[in-house]
Amino acid sequence: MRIGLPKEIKNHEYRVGLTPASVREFTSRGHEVFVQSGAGASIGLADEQYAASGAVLVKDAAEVFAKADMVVKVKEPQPQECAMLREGQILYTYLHLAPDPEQTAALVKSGAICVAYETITGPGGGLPLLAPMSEVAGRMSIQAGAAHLEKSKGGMGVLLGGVPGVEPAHVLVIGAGVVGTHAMQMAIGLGARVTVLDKNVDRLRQIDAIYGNRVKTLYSNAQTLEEKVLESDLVIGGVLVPGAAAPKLVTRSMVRCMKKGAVLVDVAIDQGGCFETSRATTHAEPTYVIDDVVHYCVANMPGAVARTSTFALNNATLAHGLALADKGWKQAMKDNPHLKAGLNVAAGKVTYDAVARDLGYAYVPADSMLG
Ligand SMILES: NC(=O)C1=CN([C@@H]2O[C@H](COP(=O)(O)OP(=O)(O)OC[C@H]3O[C@@H](n4cnc5c(N)ncnc54)[C@H](O)[C@@H]3O)[C@@H](O)[C@H]2O)C=CC1
Ligand SMILES: CC(=O)C(=O)O
Ligand SMILES: [Mg+2]
Repeated sequence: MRIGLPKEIKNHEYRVGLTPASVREFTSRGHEVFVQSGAGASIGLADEQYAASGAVLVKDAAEVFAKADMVVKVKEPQPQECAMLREGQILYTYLHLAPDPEQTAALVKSGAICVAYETITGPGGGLPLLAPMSEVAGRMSIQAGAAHLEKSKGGMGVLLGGVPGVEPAHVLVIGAGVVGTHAMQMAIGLGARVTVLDKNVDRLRQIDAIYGNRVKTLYSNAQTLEEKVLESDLVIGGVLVPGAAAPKLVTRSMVRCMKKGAVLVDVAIDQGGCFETSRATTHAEPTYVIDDVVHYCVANMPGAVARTSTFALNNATLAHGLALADKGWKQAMKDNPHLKAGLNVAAGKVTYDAVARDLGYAYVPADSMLG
């Protein structure tokens, strides 16, 4: 198969879909890989390394898209990339379609086969191609939150861990999944007072068993959520209903009653966000303020630590990428229901039920597309 690797074009996005080592896995199995010149240069992955792995360097994204049977990316395709997709071409990347009607319409129109990293499931449960980026974003959320609590960044001027004789900050983590656990670990490490909310009591049990009284676990309902949001200095949003738009758990009226200079980090923004007041921001302009509360809603947080993130992402995406290339998408998905769960749009149909429901498309099960 002919594999294409374009350079990412989202704001401050320096990750790359394939490392030279991943390219070597494809070329050693007889696949051709076309890499846009400079695709990984800014994170130390030079064109020469790609060439040494057997890739053919091409000058621009248009050539990559034109040559490839499968395009491998990191972030959802931007409008100019959607316009280059063609019928039957495989797109293997994050998509986050439920909160993004424009991108969904463009992918449907393209006729391409669009496989979303974030809905591929794993034999042990969970979302193994989302997990590494959730680990990164969860950890980063506390760094970002701590920085924005500083006065010069609009925050209330509180040090997360306090100092001897002075109270630490209150950190609330909503969602005790991968993002939540990694956020919690960092907040505990910095000495904050940490509360974590989830609807999954088993998950809270596991956290309690590991972290004991270093973290307070609470079942998430509207009342508890409101009480905790109002007493917190930093709130991390890390909930997920796989494939679907995030539930708006923190309302505008709660935000209005929060402490002045408190900080919200809505990691779930890529699925539309779990705060009613959230809108996606970029690394160039990561925050805005509503009712004296700083909102940090960057939809590609791992892009800021692109080298770490690229290697972590490739570790998780490579095996399914190779299966798609070796077998073609239909056979690879017939052989592996976890990969099939990644099919969101195929040949003009929406094949993921939560996306179809949230955006008002007819749902066409992936099985019916596999022949
Ligand atoms: N902004 C960014 O750069 C990034 C964003 N993300 C996003 O972060 C979000 C979380 O991802 P993961 O932690 O991997 O998901 P996960 O599936 O591991 O965890 C989500 C947790 O949310 C809980 N949850 C669902 N509904 C809830 C509710 N109403 N109240 C309380 N808890 C609820 C679930 O029980 C689960 O424990 C996703 O939207 C993901 O796409 C992930 C990586 C980077
Ligand atoms: C998961 C995601 O949205 C990201 O890594 O950018
Ligand atoms: Mg988007």
